[in-house]
Amino acid sequence: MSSVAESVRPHSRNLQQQPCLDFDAVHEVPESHAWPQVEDYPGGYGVEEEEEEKEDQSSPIPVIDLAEANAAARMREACETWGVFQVTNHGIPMRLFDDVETQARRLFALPAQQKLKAARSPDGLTGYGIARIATFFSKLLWSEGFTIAGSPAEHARLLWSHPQDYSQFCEAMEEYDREMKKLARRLMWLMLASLGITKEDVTWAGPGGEMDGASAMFQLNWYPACPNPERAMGLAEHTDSPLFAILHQNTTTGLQVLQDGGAPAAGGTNSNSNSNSRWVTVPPLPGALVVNVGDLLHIFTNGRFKSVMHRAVVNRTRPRLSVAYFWGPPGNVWLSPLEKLVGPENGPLYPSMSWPEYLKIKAGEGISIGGKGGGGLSEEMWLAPKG
Ligand SMILES: O=C(O)CCC(=O)C(=O)O
Ligand SMILES: [Fe+2]
Repeated sequence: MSSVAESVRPHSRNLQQQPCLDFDAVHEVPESHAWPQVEDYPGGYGVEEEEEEKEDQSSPIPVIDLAEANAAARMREACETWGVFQVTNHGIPMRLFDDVETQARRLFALPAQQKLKAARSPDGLTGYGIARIATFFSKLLWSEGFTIAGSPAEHARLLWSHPQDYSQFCEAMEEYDREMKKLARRLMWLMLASLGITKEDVTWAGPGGEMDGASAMFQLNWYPACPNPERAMGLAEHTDSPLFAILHQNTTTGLQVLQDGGAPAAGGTNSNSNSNSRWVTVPPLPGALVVNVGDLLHIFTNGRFKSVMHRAVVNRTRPRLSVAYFWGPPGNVWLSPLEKLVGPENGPLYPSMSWPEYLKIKAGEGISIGGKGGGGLSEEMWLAPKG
């Protein structure tokens, strides 16, 4: 795969040392944030809203109505070919997306110095900061974020001193967390059932499949409008690590997934000149949620479901918000393909490993899977069969 990201990789740096750009104050993309020309930038998107709507209708990414009788079968097909789909009829009220957006906008509109009071600590998981994957690239990203696991109260109190100000933020985020947990459980069992996996087959899910110890966290991603969006990158290409991510995006386009040679033809041209892959836009559909297959689901399904490479590009006139809810097994679970999906004809594609071992591999710290070490968040290491 050839991509913009490859030319600014690999590079490792201390996240905490990164300068925090005051995006609203800059009128051109500074050298520190200037990426090579972004290939497959969505044509016309967001520049004129009408064009955006036109493009929506022709998107090849499956949209699955959860009330459909064959929803699970359609999910399987989507996960096998694309590693991504959109869901509708999921039961999360539009009002909650609006509340979360209102609160996220309040947060990101605060002065930089105020936001930095709630900065993620060097070894911490939650709080305000730049994307974790930024450490792998020499160019900076056109985005900022806020990570929440459980209640965001500890950090929210640092952002707003008045209880009324932080409690409305916390209430919206806590409600989102509760709703997403329910939806994540439902989606997980639908996806696994589509492969013939039952609750009994997943030992770590508990007797009734409750997944009480599941790892869950979510990330508010804010992408300010950018004077030269084709030379900036909101969130560089990566795969998500957990089982899957449920993504809400506001009305501004930005999410793109990599279609490799194996996925079905979807029309349009391939501007990615060195390979057959191209970036396909996942259009924002009002009320729909995007589900991205992550690395662990790829491993558990023994490669049947594809961990989707994706990125977020930015827009010239409109800021963009996305909320990514990450869902994974408990942290002490041993990662290996589910027994039912391994047989004499299809041996395990991946060795058994612990979460920390997996993360070490993903960070490219010297262990090579399929002969491709280093470079970190690359798809190659997950595609090469093992053993
Ligand atoms: O903003 C988006 O659409 C993508 C967000 C994402 O991929 C992430 O937070 O991991
Ligand atoms: Fe992601």
